[in-house]
Amino acid sequence: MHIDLAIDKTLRAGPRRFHLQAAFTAHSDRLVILGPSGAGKSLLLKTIAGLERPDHGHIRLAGTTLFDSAQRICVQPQLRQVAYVFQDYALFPHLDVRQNVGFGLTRGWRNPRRGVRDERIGYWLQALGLEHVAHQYPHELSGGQRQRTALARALASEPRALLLDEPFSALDAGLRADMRAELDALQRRLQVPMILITHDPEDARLFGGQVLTLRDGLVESIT
Ligand SMILES: Nc1ncnc2c1ncn2[C@@H]1O[C@H](COP(=O)(O)OP(=O)(O)OP(=O)(O)O)[C@@H](O)[C@H]1O
Repeated sequence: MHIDLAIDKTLRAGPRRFHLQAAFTAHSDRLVILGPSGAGKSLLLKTIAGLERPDHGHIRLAGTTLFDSAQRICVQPQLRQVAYVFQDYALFPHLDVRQNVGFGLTRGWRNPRRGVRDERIGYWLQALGLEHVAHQYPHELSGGQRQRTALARALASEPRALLLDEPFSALDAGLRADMRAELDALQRRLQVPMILITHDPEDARLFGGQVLTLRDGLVESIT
């Protein structure tokens, strides 16, 4: 997946100011955004998803312009066909696993019914090994199951890219290694481009692909 991005974005909170000034091109189906806490990693990922709007610049993904201040283009998040998996997974607590995954298929904000039948839900439950917990609620799941539910929900929307904000941060060391391997296998199997945030160089090394290093809102390197 080709990504061409050059953006500026300033955030202000009282007297504090944070300036993200990022420009890079990448072509891998696996891009890791690496950097210390506060480097601007989430902000960068959110601008790609359309959850934050840059002040200036452009973002092009696989040949499609998602944002271009000069051309006054800013595609709405729901039309970008990118799925964003939040650090805390942001599952709906009042929906069971099946309904959470079904939410990825629905347009608009209506909750899927509890017994909703859609073979695509079954497909994603099976693909992520969630069939046996399909009727459990998020608080009844392990960390790994929660993450798989979030991934299934994201993938059900058939995005052209999956954006993952610190997918391993909530997991303990053992599970972290398992989930790295699972994500690796999932990417290979589905060939879905992934952009993944981490502050752990080990994640970047093991996940492979290109690595973009951010520091203080600036691109330090891309390899
Ligand atoms: N709404 C906001 N207003 C002002 N500053 C903000 C706002 N949101 C984030 N920031 C600041 O922007 C900077 C970048 O935040 P961001 O969440 O992108 O960092 P990060 O690299 O993802 O960090 P972490 O690894 O800790 O999640 C931080 O210094 C943060 O304090």
